[in-house]
Amino acid sequence: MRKLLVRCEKYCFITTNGRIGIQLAYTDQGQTWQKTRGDDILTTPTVLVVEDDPIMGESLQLRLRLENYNVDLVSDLCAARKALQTRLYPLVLSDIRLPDGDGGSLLATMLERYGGCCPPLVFMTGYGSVEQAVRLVRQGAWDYIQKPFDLDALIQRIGEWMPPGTHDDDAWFGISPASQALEQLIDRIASLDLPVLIQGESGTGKELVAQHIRARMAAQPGARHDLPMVAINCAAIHEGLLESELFGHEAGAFTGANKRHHGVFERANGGVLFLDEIGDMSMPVQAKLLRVLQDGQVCRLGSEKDLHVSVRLICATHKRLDKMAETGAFRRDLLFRISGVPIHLPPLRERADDIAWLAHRRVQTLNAKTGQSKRLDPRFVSWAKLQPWEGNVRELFSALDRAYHFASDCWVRWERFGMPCSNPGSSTFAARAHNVATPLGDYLARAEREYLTQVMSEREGKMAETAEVLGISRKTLWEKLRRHKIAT
Ligand SMILES: Nc1ncnc2c1ncn2[C@@H]1O[C@H](COP(=O)(O)OP(=O)(O)OP(=O)(O)O)[C@@H](O)[C@H]1O
Repeated sequence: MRKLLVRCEKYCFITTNGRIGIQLAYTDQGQTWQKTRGDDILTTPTVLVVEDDPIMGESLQLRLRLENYNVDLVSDLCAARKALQTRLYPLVLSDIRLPDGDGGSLLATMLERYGGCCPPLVFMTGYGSVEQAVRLVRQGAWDYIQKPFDLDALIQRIGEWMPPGTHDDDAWFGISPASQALEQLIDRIASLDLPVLIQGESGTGKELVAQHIRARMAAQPGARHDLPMVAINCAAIHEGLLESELFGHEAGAFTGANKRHHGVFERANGGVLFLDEIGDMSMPVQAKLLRVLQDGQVCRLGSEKDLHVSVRLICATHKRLDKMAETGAFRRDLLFRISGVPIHLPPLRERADDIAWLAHRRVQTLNAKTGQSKRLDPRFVSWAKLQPWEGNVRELFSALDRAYHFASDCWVRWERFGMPCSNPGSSTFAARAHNVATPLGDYLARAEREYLTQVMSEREGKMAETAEVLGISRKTLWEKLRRHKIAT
């Protein structure tokens, strides 16, 4: 065991938002460690630990408490059976050899009690009982961890096996460092009168971010609570009609213009105008938009009267506008004008920490909609972190929705996602690369990434097995995974 706990103290306090908080401090070989938790302590999940070695059991209990879990610690099978009758645990962590039975009996008890909705049962096993643990995993246990294990590693695995705690509920975009930085940035810019340009791959949440900026603006002191936000997708509207949609027209301005039409600038006056897919706007419309932004005046088609408009402009695109500006496909002066605050949304594959959080929130949302209480298979997290998610959060959600509705018991399982990794040899992959005229180097890098992801996923993330299948050393595999930013 790595740490010797010699003293542990616990203090309660009132958090800044008036709820009960807790602080734990323990001294370990002369060094003091502290862990503070706020109001989330009130909804802490309880883990059942079945361990007959008192030192091991107590250190696990202490560490788990420091990590904001409640722990029911029992030392034999009989006590574990009793505990299982009193509550539904989100996780059971058990030694494989117990004084009055073994892991097989515990698994049988749990399967009998819960059937297809058996809570995750993870065995802690010594070298001598690994084979038995593997057999039990085949029979329905979730996983096993080999003793002696590093407590930090165990805590990380528990984070994957269990739904994220409610302390993450303050977040609205994600819990990864990148997402948290984004949330802070949005809080800061809400009060600034600067246009915002949101760039990111399709499905990364650009529109969601625009809606949150509006919500934060509306929450500013003295702001209108019903602050209008008008959104328009520039790629979805025919070039000939886009101008009229943006600036409006008078009756008779062109054939078919039977009555006056107020454009989005007028409709968003005093609020937010969201121009989605601005990278798809033609050069002539770009020129007109620039003039409106410079003058703060809009003129309906067929009219000679300028109208003063004041909007907070938020633009979004999945395209690289800087590259387009270099080739003359996007006006550089317009780019400067719209990018007062540039925001880049990283793709989901680069925000691995967000995947579990988003997935659990989605399952909660679906539960709220359907009145069911399904849970996400904890192994989903390990699987999902290996996927490329080219369609980002939209793709993740649609895969989850499918798995949710197909689940025959209360577990939303990864096997049911039906989203195998793209096969680099498949026509879809080649067609995708061909369609976008990908340079060979990029194509090969992408093929390598997808193949690595596929084999890692098939081998359930086991490095040694993956390296063997690929015919490369573990070191080379490690380097490649790092280069391709594939989470291990
Ligand atoms: N961080 C997030 N949290 C919750 N839902 C998200 C998040 N990011 C994206 N989504 C959801 O994913 C879907 C796609 O998001 P959104 O439309 O905002 O993406 P987008 O980048 O604007 O996509 P596109 O470029 O294709 O228009 C929506 O259902 C949205 O609610």
